[in-house]
Amino acid sequence: MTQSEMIAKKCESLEHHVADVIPILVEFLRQEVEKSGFGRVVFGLSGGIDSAVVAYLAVAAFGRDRVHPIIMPYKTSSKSSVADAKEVLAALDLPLTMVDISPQIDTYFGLQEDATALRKGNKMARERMSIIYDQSAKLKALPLGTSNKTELLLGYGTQFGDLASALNPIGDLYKTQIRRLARLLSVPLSIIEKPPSADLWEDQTDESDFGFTYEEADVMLHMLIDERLSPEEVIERGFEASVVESIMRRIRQNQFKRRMPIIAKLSSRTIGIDFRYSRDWGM
Ligand SMILES: Nc1ncnc2c1ncn2[C@@H]1O[C@H](COP(=O)(O)OP(=O)(O)OC[C@H]2O[C@@H]([n+]3cccc(C(=O)O)c3)[C@H](O)[C@@H]2O)[C@@H](O)[C@H]1O
Ligand SMILES: Nc1ncnc2c1ncn2[C@@H]1O[C@H](COP(=O)(O)OP(=O)(O)OP(=O)(O)O)[C@@H](O)[C@H]1O
Ligand SMILES: [Mg+2]
Repeated sequence: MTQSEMIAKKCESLEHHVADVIPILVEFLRQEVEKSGFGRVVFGLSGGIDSAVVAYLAVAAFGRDRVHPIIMPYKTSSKSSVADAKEVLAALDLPLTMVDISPQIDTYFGLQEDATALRKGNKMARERMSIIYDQSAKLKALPLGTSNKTELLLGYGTQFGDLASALNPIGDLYKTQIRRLARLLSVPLSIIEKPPSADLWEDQTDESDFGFTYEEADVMLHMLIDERLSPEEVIERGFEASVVESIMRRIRQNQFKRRMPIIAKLSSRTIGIDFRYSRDWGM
């Protein structure tokens, strides 16, 4: 079997696992929001597939009156992204809330003239997080995360930006599984089929940033993380060494984004080290 045949076959099997997840994710949202004492949810709606899927799940869990998506374009954001986000609102009969983040981003970078596109993009992601958390306090709505398992493992997101949330219904699903889920939820096809993009600068796409496709990433991540194969075993099975190594490098380099800040241990009960289980806070 060629590498592309192996990838297609494994992707098909990954997608099969999504068949029954909708009721599980809807129940997860209901239970966790209730436990937190909130009755509403808030999140950024970009026009991309991940936040669209979260919007559909949230409406299934809470109904349209308790779901608060916010569209937050920067002046260089793709116009079609905003149009796609509005299409989700129309399909779910949700009201439009739009906050243009250009003024505050431009004010800050007016004083930081040499800033790279990456610095600007990370600041935009953190600005959106800051707005979501402010709206959370205003609306008494819990912030939902929209990062999928592929992004979380590869560290493809801004720490304390788009990676920040209270609850994430899709963080254990790979991108190829999100596509299947989106079809099951009847997300508009144009959103499912367009190339994924962080849209932090013009013409950015996830797959050109990675240098490999989501199908390749998901199949190799599944073998490395879920099946717990070593990189050497994955390469022995016929997968390209340079891609396996690049994926491993990203997993390693970005572990800091998947954990709490490290606290210097001085006592016998250090938060994050010895204080980690629900019994520790009396539950
Ligand atoms: N070992 C370590 N332990 C703790 N913190 C560490 C650290 N190494 C760096 N840091 C800190 O983290 C910073 C780097 O991480 P971070 O600021 O998150 O940003 P960074 O990893 O440099 O870049 C974010 C990446 O995610 C992509 N992205 C961002 C936002 C949204 C999306 C999307 O798909 O929508 C994608 C973006 O295109 C870029 O490739 C450093 O500047 C430093 O402050
Ligand atoms: N213009 C925007 N308005 C509102 N939220 C945004 C905007 N851009 C990014 N976000 C938030 O940041 C998250 C991360 O973006 P990301 O690109 O990973 O997801 P997506 O756009 O939903 O899907 P895709 O990865 O397919 O583009 C989005 O899901 C959304 O919550
Ligand atoms: Mg996007």
